[in-house]
Amino acid sequence: MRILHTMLRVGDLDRSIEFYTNVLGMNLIRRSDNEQYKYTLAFVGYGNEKDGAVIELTYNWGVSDYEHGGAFGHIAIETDDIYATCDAIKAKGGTVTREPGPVKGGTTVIAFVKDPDGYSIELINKKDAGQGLG
Ligand SMILES: C[C@@H](O)C(=O)SC[C@H](NC(=O)CC[C@H](N)C(=O)O)C(=O)NCC(=O)O
Ligand code: NI
Repeated sequence: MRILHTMLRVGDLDRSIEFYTNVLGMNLIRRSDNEQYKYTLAFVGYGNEKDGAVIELTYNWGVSDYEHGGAFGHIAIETDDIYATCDAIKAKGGTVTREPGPVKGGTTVIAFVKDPDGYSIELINKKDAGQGLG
């Protein structure tokens, strides 16, 4: 077994696709409408679904926002250079909510970015990925 995707309900699919592709550098892998149940799916990621986990953006037609509650944490993305990546995200209008630096209580360098719906995306430097707090 393996992790295939994480599904996020979004309020504006084109806004989210723009963010995940143009700001975070992902590819739009596939998009599909479900006319009967009135929703559209868009799969985004850095490779295809056979190579690794992706994000399934789900738009329920006519639903523009959701209660996020306090339980969801984040999706983590590995990056070769977290400082340059955060600069690039800001230059493209993205919101870095936690600047790069060692995780509290550890040495792994992390940062946080908010997506257009307010979901948190964690960035982890490649050299630290898989090291936990380091
Ligand atoms: C393609 C696969 O990865 C899916 O997740 S589609 C599953 C399907 N999704 C939806 O219905 C999304 C819209 C829904 N209103 C929502 O917000 O979750 C699903 O959950 N189907 C239910 C079923 O029993 O088939
Ligand atoms: Ni799914």
